[in-house]
Amino acid sequence: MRNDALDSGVRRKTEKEKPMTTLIKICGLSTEATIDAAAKAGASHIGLVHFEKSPRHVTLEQAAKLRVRTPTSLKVVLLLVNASPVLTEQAYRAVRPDVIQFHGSETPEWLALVKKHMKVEVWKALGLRSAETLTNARRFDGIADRLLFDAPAQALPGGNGVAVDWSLLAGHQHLVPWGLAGGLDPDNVGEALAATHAPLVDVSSGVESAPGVKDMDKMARFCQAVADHDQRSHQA
Ligand SMILES: O=C(O)c1ccccc1NCC(=O)[C@H](O)[C@H](O)COP(=O)(O)O
Repeated sequence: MRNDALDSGVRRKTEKEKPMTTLIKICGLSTEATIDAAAKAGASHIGLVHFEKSPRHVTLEQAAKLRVRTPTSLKVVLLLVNASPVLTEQAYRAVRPDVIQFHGSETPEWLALVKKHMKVEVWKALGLRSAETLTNARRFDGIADRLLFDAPAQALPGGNGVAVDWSLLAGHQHLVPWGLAGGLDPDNVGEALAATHAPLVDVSSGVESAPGVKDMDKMARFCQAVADHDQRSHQA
């Protein structure tokens, strides 16, 4: 079982501080069995996608049922894409997630309103195209609890299995907690972490056997690869 991590968003390691463990979000889960497998593998977060065009879409009723039986070791992230204010509130009240991840063109002002009225952690996913994306991301500083740098929207806004250019993040001075997503899998996540030192990694396609079908063995291998990276970096 992986330890919980204190996530500051900026990697720190001193003798006094417990070495950080990388947080892991497995996204697009839709069954009790795969949620239990994610917990067993050592994930820290699971994502429930409420977006009808996605092969991972769950209704609010399904998400609510999954939420109440999710192991307490996992935080539940509800994925929304440009949801209306009415749907956003309806979804929050139905599911009561720990986090709402906004994966469309939502504004800092909208996230601030949601935070204020729903007392929920808010994440903003951003398509990482160039260094300019990182500059533009500053507008969410002080508002988003976490920025998730993902591949730019393709057929779907997210969950496309497309990697970002990790070199864009190398050495970047992150001022808020952040995470890396996009095309990660058990075989490349160690390299991605070595290149970016992301405090959280997020995966969907890379741990599936088919779109929307999570593979428990791939989930376990993904989490083990992250643990192996953390072990190597603690020994360095
Ligand atoms: O996963 C989806 O189907 C999805 C659909 C619409 C908006 C967001 C979606 N996923 C959001 C995520 O956080 C994914 O984990 C992230 O985009 C990485 O996906 P992948 O490249 O497949 O690992």
